[in-house]
Amino acid sequence: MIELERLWTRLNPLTSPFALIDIFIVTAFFYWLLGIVRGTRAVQLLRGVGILLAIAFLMPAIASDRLTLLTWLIVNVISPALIVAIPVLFQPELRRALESLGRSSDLFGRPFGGANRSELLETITVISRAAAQLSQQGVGALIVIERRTQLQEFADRGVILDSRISTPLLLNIFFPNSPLHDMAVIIRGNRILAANVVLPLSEDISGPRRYGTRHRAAKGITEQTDALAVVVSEETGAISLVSDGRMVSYLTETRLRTMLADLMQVPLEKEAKRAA
Ligand SMILES: Nc1ncnc2c1ncn2[C@@H]1O[C@H](COP(=O)(O)OP(=O)(O)OP(=O)(O)O)[C@@H](O)[C@H]1O
Repeated sequence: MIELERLWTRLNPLTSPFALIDIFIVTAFFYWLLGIVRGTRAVQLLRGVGILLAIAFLMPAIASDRLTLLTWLIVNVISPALIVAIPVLFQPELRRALESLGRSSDLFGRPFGGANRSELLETITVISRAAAQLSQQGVGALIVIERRTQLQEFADRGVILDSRISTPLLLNIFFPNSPLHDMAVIIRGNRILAANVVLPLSEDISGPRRYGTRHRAAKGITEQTDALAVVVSEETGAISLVSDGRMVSYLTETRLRTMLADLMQVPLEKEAKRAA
């Protein structure tokens, strides 16, 4: 009872206003951390680590005098091994977390190169149409849309185009054997910033099927930056949209358009009203 009273005194916002701020910061931290691992293979790893930690924590309390050897093994071998293993197992997630922290300055930048709504609507329509046509023709493609994080360093590794976006131009770029068909295209606002861009590959190869390098590159750039990536599979014709390293596949042109509009916060109803 005394313990409870002491806890209440420590948490009471009137006696200790910093307790609320403390709880808020810790909650926000775990929310941000869970957002980073959500939908990745780290969730399964976290579950496994959680189970081992629970056993390591409970074992000495429950059965230390009966199962001495097992308790010794857990306390002296498994627990220290976990401390070493966690940074290795969660290396991609830790890296993403630190990178996203380092990118917090992007919060104040203008997304999509400062493009306005009608320019973004044009981009969404053109990319969705091009993806559908490429899918029908069985042509592979990777289109990356810049948001707040500048992709200039990646674009500079490719061929700078800085051309107004259009469906024929995208089809032309990805046309097999054309000089720029390989690798990825980067879009900034309603312009094709660069083609033939090499992107970082994701380490995460889990998923419904084994991903090849095109899909891993799409995951890679969206894990390391806030960009969106549209992939057309040469093998299956499937259209996928990747955001934050999470991939949604088998999209139709309409579905891709709606999802892009949603993620880019461009309302589609306005356009429908104007057309009516
Ligand atoms: N680092 C990279 N960045 C951008 N694009 C890449 C990268 N590596 C490979 N690619 C593209 O991926 C193509 C190879 O795709 P691959 O077949 O390995 O992947 P996939 O995910 O199975 O795609 P698909 O379903 O289209 O076959 C290459 O021709 C190249 O255009």
